[in-house]
Amino acid sequence: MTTETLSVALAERSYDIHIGPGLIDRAGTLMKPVMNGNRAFVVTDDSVAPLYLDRLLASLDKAGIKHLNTVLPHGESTKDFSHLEALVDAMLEARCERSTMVVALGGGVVGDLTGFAASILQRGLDFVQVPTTLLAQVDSSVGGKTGINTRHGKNLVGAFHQPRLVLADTQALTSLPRRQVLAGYAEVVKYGCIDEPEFFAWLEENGFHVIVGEEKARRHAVAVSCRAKARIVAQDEREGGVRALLNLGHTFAHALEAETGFSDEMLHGEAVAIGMVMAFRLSARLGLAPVEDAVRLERHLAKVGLPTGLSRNRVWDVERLIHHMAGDKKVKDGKVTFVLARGIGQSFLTREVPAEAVREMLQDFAKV
Ligand SMILES: NC(=O)c1ccc[n+]([C@@H]2O[C@H](COP(=O)([O-])OP(=O)(O)OC[C@H]3O[C@@H](n4cnc5c(N)ncnc54)[C@H](O)[C@@H]3O)[C@@H](O)[C@H]2O)c1
Ligand SMILES: O=C(O)C(=O)C[C@@H](O)[C@H](O)[C@H](O)COP(=O)(O)O
Ligand SMILES: [Zn+2]
Repeated sequence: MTTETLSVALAERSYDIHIGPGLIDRAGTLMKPVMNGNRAFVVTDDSVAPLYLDRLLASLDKAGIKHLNTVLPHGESTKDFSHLEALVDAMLEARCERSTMVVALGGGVVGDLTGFAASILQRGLDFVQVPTTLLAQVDSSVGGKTGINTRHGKNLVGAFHQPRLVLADTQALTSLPRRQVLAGYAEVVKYGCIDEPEFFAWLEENGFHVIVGEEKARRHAVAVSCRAKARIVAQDEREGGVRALLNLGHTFAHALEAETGFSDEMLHGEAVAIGMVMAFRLSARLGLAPVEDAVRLERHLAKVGLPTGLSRNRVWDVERLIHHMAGDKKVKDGKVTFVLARGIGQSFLTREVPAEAVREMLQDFAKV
């Protein structure tokens, strides 16, 4: 089976993304050329470890790379200060050196936390992403955003720290529960909505194959997504401008995640699906996008089984959601920067959004 290789063009921080089946077994050989020493420290979680850790370690052995590892509890609540401290401690205990290659084996939680730990340990260790969720393969493993959540909000402490290599083993996705596949699929749809309307149309036709696990469709979706993200990151690594488009739906999503306590009540990808519907509904309400495009997005997300509205199992406090949004990283001079759209594939940034329109849109969603 074929492997596709893309590149993230960032001058001296450039790196390759390999996409295809069986890459975990080749990790050691692929990592060797980007390593300064002969040691690796592998970080994973307790759901991924029984599935893929031994295979990864065997590939390091085969390449003659010495290694130690640590296993974290799975789930979004691991992406916090206490687990960061425990991880940094484990890395120091293991006598990680500046030349030790840190390896993040897992989903976005392991990737974000491990990347951040690597960025601060001894002022910066190199790291490799081995993403094992669809979300991590199409989004979080690429682009160098690392960090943790705090009680003040999502991803509010972190660093830009690019990996040296990304190995997206599409075979690893076969063990992923459907709910997690769908959460990752929301970020795939995001690229279509940002500036690739033909990809959105492809997903309307083929999204089902991506979700049920057809290897060729999955590989295509991962490759198109990584290419889209790499193109934007190469233009604007530290989010001075255009990179904020990758935040489509996220200002709302992060507020929803904060409100649900960064728990599995609402996964990041599920929040992004709802957040994108909110962004399109708001765009339509402001007369910027045709209502038909908001409906089209909602219809596709609902058809594959993603949430498009707020659960009736809790009471949503709109003022609290607005309060969370006010802490967004895209706030400038006290004004939230929104990612809105003129239609599918035509997203843009604006800070000229009347507060009342946002409030009314959220009230519509919160209605019982
Ligand atoms: N840095 C970025 O650019 C970026 C982009 C998007 C999302 N994120 C972050 O990523 C996180 C979400 O990542 P996620 O959706 O991967 O969640 P996750 O890391 O929590 O993984 C989801 C679950 O799947 C399990 N799992 C992972 N791989 C598996 C496999 N192959 N088979 C079976 N189970 C497996 C994990 O143990 C976990 O329980 C959020 O914190 C989000 O903020 C970051
Ligand atoms: O890489 C980016 O840039 C993104 O915005 C990707 C998002 O999917 C991801 O969830 C990111 O962590 C959100 O960015 P943040 O800066 O708002 O934390
Ligand atoms: Zn995201």
